[in-house]
Amino acid sequence: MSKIIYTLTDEAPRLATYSFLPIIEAYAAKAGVDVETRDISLAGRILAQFPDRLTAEQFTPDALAELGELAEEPEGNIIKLPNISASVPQLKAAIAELRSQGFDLPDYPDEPSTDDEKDVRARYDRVKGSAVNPVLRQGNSDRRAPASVKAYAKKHPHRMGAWSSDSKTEVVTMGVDDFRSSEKSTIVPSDGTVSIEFFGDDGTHTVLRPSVAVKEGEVIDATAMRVGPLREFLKAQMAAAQEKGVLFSVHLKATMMKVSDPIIFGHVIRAYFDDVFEKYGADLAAAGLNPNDGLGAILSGLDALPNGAEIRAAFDEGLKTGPELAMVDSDKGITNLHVPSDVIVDASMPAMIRTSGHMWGADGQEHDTLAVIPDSSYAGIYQATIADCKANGAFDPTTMGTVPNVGLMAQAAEEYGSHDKTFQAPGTGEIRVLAADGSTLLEHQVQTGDIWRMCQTKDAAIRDWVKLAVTRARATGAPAVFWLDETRAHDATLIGLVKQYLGDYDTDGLTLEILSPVEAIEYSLERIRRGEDTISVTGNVLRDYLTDLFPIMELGTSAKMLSIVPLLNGGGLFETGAGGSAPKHVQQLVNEDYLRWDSLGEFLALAASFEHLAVSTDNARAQILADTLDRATATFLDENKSPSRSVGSIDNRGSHYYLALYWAQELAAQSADSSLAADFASLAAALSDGEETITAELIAPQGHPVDIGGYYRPDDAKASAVMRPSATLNEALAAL
Ligand SMILES: NC(=O)C1=CN([C@@H]2O[C@H](COP(=O)(O)OP(=O)(O)OC[C@H]3O[C@@H](n4cnc5c(N)ncnc54)[C@H](OP(=O)(O)O)[C@@H]3O)[C@@H](O)[C@H]2O)C=CC1
Ligand SMILES: O=C(O)CCC(=O)C(=O)O
Ligand SMILES: [Mg+2]
Repeated sequence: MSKIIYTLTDEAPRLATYSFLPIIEAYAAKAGVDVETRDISLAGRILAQFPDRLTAEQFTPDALAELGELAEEPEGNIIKLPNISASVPQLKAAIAELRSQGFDLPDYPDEPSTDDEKDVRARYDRVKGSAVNPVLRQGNSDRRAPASVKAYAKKHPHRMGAWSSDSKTEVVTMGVDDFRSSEKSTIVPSDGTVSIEFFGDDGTHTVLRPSVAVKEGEVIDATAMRVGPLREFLKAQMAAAQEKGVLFSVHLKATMMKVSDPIIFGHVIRAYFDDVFEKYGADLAAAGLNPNDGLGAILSGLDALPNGAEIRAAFDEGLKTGPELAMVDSDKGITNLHVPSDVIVDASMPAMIRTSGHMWGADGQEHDTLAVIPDSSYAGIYQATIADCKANGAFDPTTMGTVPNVGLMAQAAEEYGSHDKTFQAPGTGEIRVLAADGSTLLEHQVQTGDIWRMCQTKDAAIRDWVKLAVTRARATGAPAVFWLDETRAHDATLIGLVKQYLGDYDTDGLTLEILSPVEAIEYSLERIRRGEDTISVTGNVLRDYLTDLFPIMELGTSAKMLSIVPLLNGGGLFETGAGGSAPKHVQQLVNEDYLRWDSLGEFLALAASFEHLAVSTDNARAQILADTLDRATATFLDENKSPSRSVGSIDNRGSHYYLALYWAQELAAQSADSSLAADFASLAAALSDGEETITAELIAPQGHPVDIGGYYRPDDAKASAVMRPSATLNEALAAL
């Protein structure tokens, strides 16, 4: 049986699916391929946690758990669209919407005390943050811009803001007392378990995590971010931003690093509003208003406090006297500090670099910024890029080379798997990782509140990653650079393993380097300016950062990336693009019935998925679908049928129509399977003859607000009607 699972997710990609999926289903059916959907949206995942509170009709299966199992099966073939990784404010908003739709969900307990509340909180915590990707990503990642996409970008370059050598924009980072500098690393000698325990100087003993399963040969690391020095660092940078007259901005990953980074975000807010917390901190804490959830959440909770108006005035005063903040939405007064998931480092730093090193100020104008990235593990790559832009000007999309990525991601590798092993030190003392025999594997001195975490990286994942790097280097002839720093504990361990595992392959004629992240980016940037390509072979965090940074510079958006995850057990996970769920695109659709989402990532993923299916199930027609879709996508790029930015021209829906047209034409023209060609000949004719009518039907409704029945859980009938306004197109597809 040939089966592809197409995921239903959130926001813009979910909306795009209402339009694109009917096309995929119709075409795939002709090759005997079933396209099934699974709902892994934030709303769907919330509902799946509460079967006991839903009626029989409301029952929602745990599709994510099912797909997690499928990702470990050889026949797994999953197309994964970007989904919301929810911060607490987003989670609460989704809960409120679902309740308004008649689902009897409990409140999110901020401070759970009873057993019942603790149970509810544990269920919500399972859907919080990056809860999807680590489950499905049972393989390493291969993200790149296909040649056709790169050629398109060179022919139709996006706008790049100019850089000036006197830009005051820079990145600042701690360098001491942070995760990078405190890190310790070791290799586990045999299968078993370890525990994480706190030993207080006062003799107290707390088991933080009784048992973590470990495998022979896996790399484990532990590290700590010292909150005292963090606070001093933040205060100093706020003063520096004010003195230099630049915007203060902070770039974290509070979604994926869902335990550590909201705490750091909370420290930024405390440091910024030092006086307010000094005076009213106890009132805020008593009301459950936690800076880790963002300034917005605090401000919206103030009305319930007797002295709320007074506290609000104090926050306003703080904003007036503090350094000017980078804004997310200057019209609405939303700052960088309002919502922990608004500014996410992987996307925010490249967007800034693309915009001349600017962010937006409260005046709605662009300004230079001090970009604060507290941990020094990876901050240096952005500073190096900025230095390069200051010295050499903006990068030129018409001539620049490309930097694809091979990322160590399988089995929740490295920091991205650390959230269930991240703790705030309950006192002053030591946190130790203990082997089952009681011996200490890793240990850190900690002070109250320090953020301590442990990471795991499985040996099988590392071996597969090295193999994938060699495969890609061989396939492309480009140099492959392992971004590893011998002066960092985890990387030093990995360097030893990489050198050993490279010995298993024929590397004759390949250029394989091991460079620190800063050296590696300097090497890659120098080459990219000469038009040369360099494969980046990185850990999980740099995978995330680089697959936004380079695509955004090269292609204008990471939506245009091919993003393949060859699963360790033989299946395939095909991610669409490398970016997010573009919440602002939903606002535009609701306000003016225009969806700017570019589904190119979906087109690329779909072709790769058909190709995988053709090989794994020996389905010749699936191969024809893959090949013709590839050619149709090339035409799509050539004809420049991506959505434009505003009302009056084709948007996401129109782009799907053109893809369907070119794909049907390719299927009709191929000669490998004449009955398939005959099936598609009449569709191709109908779509081509109907071009004027169809595009008119797609454009006519634009320019007015529409109702899709929900943000987190749209109404299928309403959203489908909005996303499929062309009767002519719908009839042609139905007739296939
Ligand atoms: N794989 C996944 O599931 C991922 C999920 N996320 C989640 O997505 C949400 C939003 O994250 P955020 O960091 O704001 O990143 P987004 O990528 O959603 O938004 C940043 C910007 O990228 C551009 N963009 C992204 N995708 C497309 C596309 N297909 N077509 C056109 N433009 C696109 C737009 O920029 P412009 O205006 O410049 O055109 C958009 O405003 C969060 O919940 C986050 O956790 C984030 C990354 C990956
Ligand atoms: O899972 C997430 O929260 C984001 C993932 C992401 O940004 C990426 O994989 O590039
Ligand atoms: Mg990312």
